[in-house]
Amino acid sequence: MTVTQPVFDAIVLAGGRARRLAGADKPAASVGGRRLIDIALDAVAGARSVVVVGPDRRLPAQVLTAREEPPYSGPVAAIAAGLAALDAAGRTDVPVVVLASDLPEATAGQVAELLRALDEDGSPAVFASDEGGHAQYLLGAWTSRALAAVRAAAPGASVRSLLPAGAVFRAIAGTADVDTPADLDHARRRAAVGPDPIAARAIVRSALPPLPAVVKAADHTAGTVLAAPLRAAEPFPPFDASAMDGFAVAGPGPWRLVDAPRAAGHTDTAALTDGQAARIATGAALPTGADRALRHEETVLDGDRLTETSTGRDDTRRAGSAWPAGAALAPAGYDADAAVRSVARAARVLELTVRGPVRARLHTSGDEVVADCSGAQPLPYGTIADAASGPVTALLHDTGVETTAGGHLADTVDAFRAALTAPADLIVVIGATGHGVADHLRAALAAEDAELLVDGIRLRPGGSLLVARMPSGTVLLGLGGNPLAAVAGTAVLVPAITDALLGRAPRPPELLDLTASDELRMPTRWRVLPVEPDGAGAWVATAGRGTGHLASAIGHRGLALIPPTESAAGVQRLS
Ligand SMILES: Nc1nc2c(c(=O)[nH]1)N[C@H]1C(S)=C(S)[C@@H](COP(=O)(O)OP(=O)(O)OC[C@H]3O[C@@H](n4cnc5c(N)ncnc54)[C@H](O)[C@@H]3O)O[C@H]1N2
Ligand code: MOO
Repeated sequence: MTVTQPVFDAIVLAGGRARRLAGADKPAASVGGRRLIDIALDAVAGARSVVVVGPDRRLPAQVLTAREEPPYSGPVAAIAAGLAALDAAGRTDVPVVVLASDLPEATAGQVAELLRALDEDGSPAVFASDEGGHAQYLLGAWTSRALAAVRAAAPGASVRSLLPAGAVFRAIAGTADVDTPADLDHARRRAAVGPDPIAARAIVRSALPPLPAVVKAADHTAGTVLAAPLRAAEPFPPFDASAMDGFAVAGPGPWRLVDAPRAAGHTDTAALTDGQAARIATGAALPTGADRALRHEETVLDGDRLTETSTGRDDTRRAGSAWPAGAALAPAGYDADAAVRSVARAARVLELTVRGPVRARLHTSGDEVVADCSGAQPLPYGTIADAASGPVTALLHDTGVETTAGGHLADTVDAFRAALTAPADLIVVIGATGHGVADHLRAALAAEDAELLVDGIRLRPGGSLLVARMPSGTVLLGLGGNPLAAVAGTAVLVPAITDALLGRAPRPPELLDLTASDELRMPTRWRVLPVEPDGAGAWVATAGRGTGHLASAIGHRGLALIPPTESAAGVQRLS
């Protein structure tokens, strides 16, 4: 966990009789090669102190242990026993994460999100809820104030009955628990194919630290995110200006029109005295002595005598009326986009503190792929043209990533190692993510001591992707070589990678109304398909014609991420 997060303690509930699992020791059951208890402990690895409540079992030495009294008397008694152990260790002053050890997809990212929400909302407790809105009370972060009720509770009370007023629920992916043998099977099958795209994004967001903040000329911040708020150097407007073509007037009317018209951008006209008016253009500074501006539509000019037809109308845009000097105009975490650059100019802010842009290098790979095939000569038998780097480059560019072509990698470990160690914020490799004889990316990652963050996701196509972090901090995204797979992987994960690297504030997904989406869903996998508006507010998706080419994307304006039938989540627009 490299992102700073608040200090917290944790209570892991590892008792319970697992009646529906025929009394098996549920926390000792393994999913994806880890015991459920270890999955829970990994999720709270960032805690100051951890108490495991339950029967004796093999645990890391630094973990405190406790047992509820009497044994098997339920989660409230178990949480109370955990609290007593924390109290005895003098740990009473920070939030406590309480989680069950039957959550096969629990991650440090989920815990970080709960703590972040607790901190942001100032609520007494934050709990996870699944995509269907069902609360998961045994994955929550509690303030010490909220835990007072648990300490005082009757044994046998439900956790739910002890929820503090103002408790918040946060939709978090991957919070299903394991109660039955079927749940365990399901969890094991899911673990074998990796996390779903939403969980993979959460892993990436919580594991990748932001790039360092830099100061840049405000006009040259395309692809960057504010690392400090944009504050006005000057008020806006900077002077009292007429907002309309009309007259500047001094004192009460009627007025006598003087021949001193005030054009925008000029300030060389004489001052007005009470009873005088002068023509003024939109955007011109009010002349000295004028009180206000009036649009000509609401005046009558009779000879040189001016009267108003409305009462007291003021068409002056007053200095500082949009913002005063020093005003916060955009918070850190927002894109330094064209609107931010425009406001920075208006507020006379010449430099911005930002992160980014993300600098990526894109490589193709595979000895059968011919990267430079622009000539007319026939390709040798057994080789094909690179058809993936073009659309991947375009998507990276749309996501604000500055991309350079890194060239083609021969199918040797050394070629991959050289590519992985050359400097970049992000290295994207198309192909070689598999376990085949010609796939050397994994061997190169292992040789360079990379940390594998994501190894395959539940996505079709594109699920064979990899995300890793090199010891240098460079992020590696390995994409399935088929062009549609490479595009799908890019569209699903690159925004999460750039969010993390740029410290971008989380944004809600853009949801699509997809016609007949059920037919296009798979039972457990998420899909990426090309989509096009139907002209009546909804979108239609086109099922693939294989992933080896992009023919199904022709004539489509976007790509959509379509959840599996098992999921209540909505269809997200990706590009
Ligand atoms: N035993 C298994 N084999 C494969 C599986 C599997 O689950 N079990 N999954 C298949 C799928 S789906 C994909 S996608 C690929 C992913 O593997 P790699 O990332 O190692 O990709 P490659 O083997 O290098 O290439 C796959 C395919 O794409 C063609 N390709 C590669 N680069 C380009 C390019 N720049 N332009 C056009 N086409 C490209 C390449 O020739 C291969 O045909 O693994 C499958 N195998
Ligand atoms: O997942 Mo492959 O990534 O379907 O073409």
